[in-house]
Amino acid sequence: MIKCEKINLSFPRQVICENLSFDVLRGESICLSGPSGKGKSSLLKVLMGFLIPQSGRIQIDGVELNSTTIMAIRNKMIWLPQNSNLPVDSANELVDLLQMKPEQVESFQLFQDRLGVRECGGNKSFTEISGGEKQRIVLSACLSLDRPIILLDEPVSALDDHSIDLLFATLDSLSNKTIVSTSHNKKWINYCNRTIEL
Ligand SMILES: Nc1ncnc2c1ncn2[C@@H]1O[C@H](COP(=O)(O)OP(=O)(O)OP(=O)(O)O)[C@@H](O)[C@H]1O
Repeated sequence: MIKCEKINLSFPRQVICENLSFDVLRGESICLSGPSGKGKSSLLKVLMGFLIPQSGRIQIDGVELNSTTIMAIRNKMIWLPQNSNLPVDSANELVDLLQMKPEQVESFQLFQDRLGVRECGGNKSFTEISGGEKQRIVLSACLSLDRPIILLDEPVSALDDHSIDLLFATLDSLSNKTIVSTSHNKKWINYCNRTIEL
């Protein structure tokens, strides 16, 4: 379970949240929603420990997020950055970046099949595939790590309805994953159990 208590996060020119508290139960999927620039991506970064709020408390499965626990907590999570922005150019490079074990590589290929992008995998350069194909490849990689908490920043921004349906079927087949996401997509928002308005 994720517990956020009285989070205050500000940048020099913008207050992102004041005393924001919310819980996410194990197995629940929630969507952080709100207008562009409100701070949804920033909150995902707070959960990953990439951004430190000015005050507030975050607990993951009862363990407080701090400099001592951060690595153990990060190992429970996988984060899909917005626009699948990663310093890699192919599925194989993602395998290296994420230091996938052989069974995870196998699972990566399986998820590529399920999301309809197996032919975009391997050494094929990301410059030769579409934005939606790349998004599905990166989503496949995220799911293959089999972490209990999945943070998805705009996971369907480049996907058409059919690809979104394939993703829903794939996520439905996974048990007990906790998903914290951001999206402006109505289909995705409706799929989530709950939205948290920023
Ligand atoms: N490191 C930073 N330093 C200063 N300001 C930042 C930083 N990161 C983000 N911001 C600002 O914080 C605000 C929130 O950004 P964020 O990306 O979290 O919004 P968002 O709700 O995810 O937006 P979108 O829906 O457009 O993706 C923006 O105004 C952004 O310019």
